[in-house]
Amino acid sequence: MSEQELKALRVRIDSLDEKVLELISERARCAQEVARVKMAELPAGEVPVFYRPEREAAVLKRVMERNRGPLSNEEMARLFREIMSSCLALEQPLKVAYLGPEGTFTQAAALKHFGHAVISKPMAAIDEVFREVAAGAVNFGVVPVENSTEGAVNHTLDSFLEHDMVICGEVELRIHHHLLVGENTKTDSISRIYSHAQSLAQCRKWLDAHYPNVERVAVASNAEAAKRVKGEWNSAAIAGDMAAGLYGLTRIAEKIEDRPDNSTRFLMIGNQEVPPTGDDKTSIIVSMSNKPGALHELLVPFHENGIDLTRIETRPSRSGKWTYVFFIDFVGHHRDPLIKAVLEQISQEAVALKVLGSYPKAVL
Ligand SMILES: O=C(O)C(=O)C[C@]1(C(=O)O)C=C[C@@H](O)C=C1
Repeated sequence: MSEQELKALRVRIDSLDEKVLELISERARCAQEVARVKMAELPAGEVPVFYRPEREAAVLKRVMERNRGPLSNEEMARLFREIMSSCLALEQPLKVAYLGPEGTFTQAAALKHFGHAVISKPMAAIDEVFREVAAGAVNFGVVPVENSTEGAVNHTLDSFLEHDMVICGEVELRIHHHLLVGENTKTDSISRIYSHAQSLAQCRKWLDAHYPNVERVAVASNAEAAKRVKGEWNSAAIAGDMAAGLYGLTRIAEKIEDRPDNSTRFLMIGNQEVPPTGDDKTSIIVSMSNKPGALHELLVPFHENGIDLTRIETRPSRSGKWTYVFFIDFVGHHRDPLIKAVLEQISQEAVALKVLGSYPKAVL
């Protein structure tokens, strides 16, 4: 390509950028107008709801449907995700608590779902994320709920029993783990590997094969593992890209998770109900009495009505009321007439039934 051609193309890009810039600014001004309308419509004493997950899901889906390339649908949606995040920040800067410290996969999930224009607040434990949301210190919280290799995150399920929370979104993240060292680490004398217990479990076979005699130390999070390694010469950490970048660590082995499809699902929790989008999921907690066939009785109405169950977990109850507790996710919204009827049928047999929330299926 000649210098001349390159110059001409860059002139074209500059002129397109100007148009893109003007269009993004126009869109942002529109979002400011939306905020004005939302506030004007409000009955006295009510707080405006600026964040609308159902609308965001619709915008992203539309972008993906209309995209004609060459950028992939995911890439295009990611760009629009960020534009919407910035537009929303003009209406109301969202505060989001997540399971920290900085650099965790949960932070990555929060940014994937809400975009980067949020004020994110790392919390030391899952329960603290719930408490922060309950106290109204933040608008939303982000917590991990299940991993494709390791199963349920029990702390999260148990926290739902203790707090009244509404699930308003989900996001799935591919989890890639790396073996990381600091600049002072002597890589041939590693005697300790730090990581979160779930991550150590997700890399168990790899560790057995490559570091069979090295002590595995479970710490509160992968980011915490990365932080520790920074100052030590004989240890390594298992963590992801964000933690590696944040603590300036070097990858000595990449993608060491035993299963290549290793992924984690995260939930967005708050106190805002999300209207139906036509492509939703619902999470409920049900407790049944301790008698034979209770689980069967619970599942029959779903089966008979052709409702797609996506997950079921059991947890020991925490109080007398919750004898046996089942966490169930299924396709549909609790306001759909069919789902409503099924939930009514179940509640006749159940000791207790609580809808944790209906929310759009993850788009990104
Ligand atoms: O449509 C709205 O209600 C808006 O506030 C606009 C907008 C957007 O930028 O498209 C911004 C934030 C909401 O979460 C959803 C959409």
